[in-house]
Amino acid sequence: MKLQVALDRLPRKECFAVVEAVEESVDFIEIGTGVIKEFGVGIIKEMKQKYPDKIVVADMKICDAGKHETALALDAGADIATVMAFAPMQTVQDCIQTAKKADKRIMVDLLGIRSREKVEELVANGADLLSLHIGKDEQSNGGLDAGHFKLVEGLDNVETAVAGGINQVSLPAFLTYRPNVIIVGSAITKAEDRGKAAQLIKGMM
Ligand SMILES: O=C(CO)[C@H](O)[C@H](O)COP(=O)(O)O
Repeated sequence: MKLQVALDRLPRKECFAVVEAVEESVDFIEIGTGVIKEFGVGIIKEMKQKYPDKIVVADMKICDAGKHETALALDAGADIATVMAFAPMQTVQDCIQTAKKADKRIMVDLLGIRSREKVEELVANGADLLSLHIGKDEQSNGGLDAGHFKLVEGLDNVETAVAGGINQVSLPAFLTYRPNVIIVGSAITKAEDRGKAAQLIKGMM
C-alpha cells in the first residue's frame, strides 16, 4: 500500500517544505489542482527533478482536451495524471492512450460518481487506476462510506486509491478495504509536525 501526500492550497515554497519533511514516509507526491493552476506545470518539473525516485502525480482533473492536458503534465515529468470520471469517455480514452504511449499512467477520479455501471464502463475503456474521492466541498456532508467501496469491489486488474479528509483517526476504516494508494492532504500539510504525521500514517498502513 502506497502513501500519496497531496499538496493543496499551499504557497510554492511550502510545497517543497512539506515534501522535505515527509520524504521518508511517502511514495507518491501529488501536485494539487490549485497548485498547478497557480504556479503552472513548471512546479511538476521542479518536483520531479528534486525527487526523481518518487512517483509524481499531477492532479490535473482533466475533463476535456485529454491528449493535450495529459501531455502537458507528463512532459513536465509527472508519472501519473488525473482525469475526471465524469468527463466524456473520449476524453478518458485519449488520456489513457496518451499516458500509455509515454509508459505512464492515468488515475481516474471518481468524484461525484455513484454508479457501479459507470465504473464498469470506465474499466472496459481502459481505466486501471481508480480514485474514490470525496472532495473538499463535499466533506462537510460526510466522508467515504461502504457504498463508495462497493463501486470498485471485486474489479479485476484495477488498482484503487482513496482520498478525501483522511486522517489518523479515520484511516483504520479505509485500511479494511485494502486500497492500493492512500491519499492524504490536510492531515499532513496542516499538522504541526508534518514529518511525524506522515510517519504515523505510514506506520499504520
Ligand atoms: O484532490 C484533492 C482535492 O480535490 C485532495 O488532494 C484530496 O482530497 C486529499 O486532500 P485532503 O486529505 O485534504 O482531503
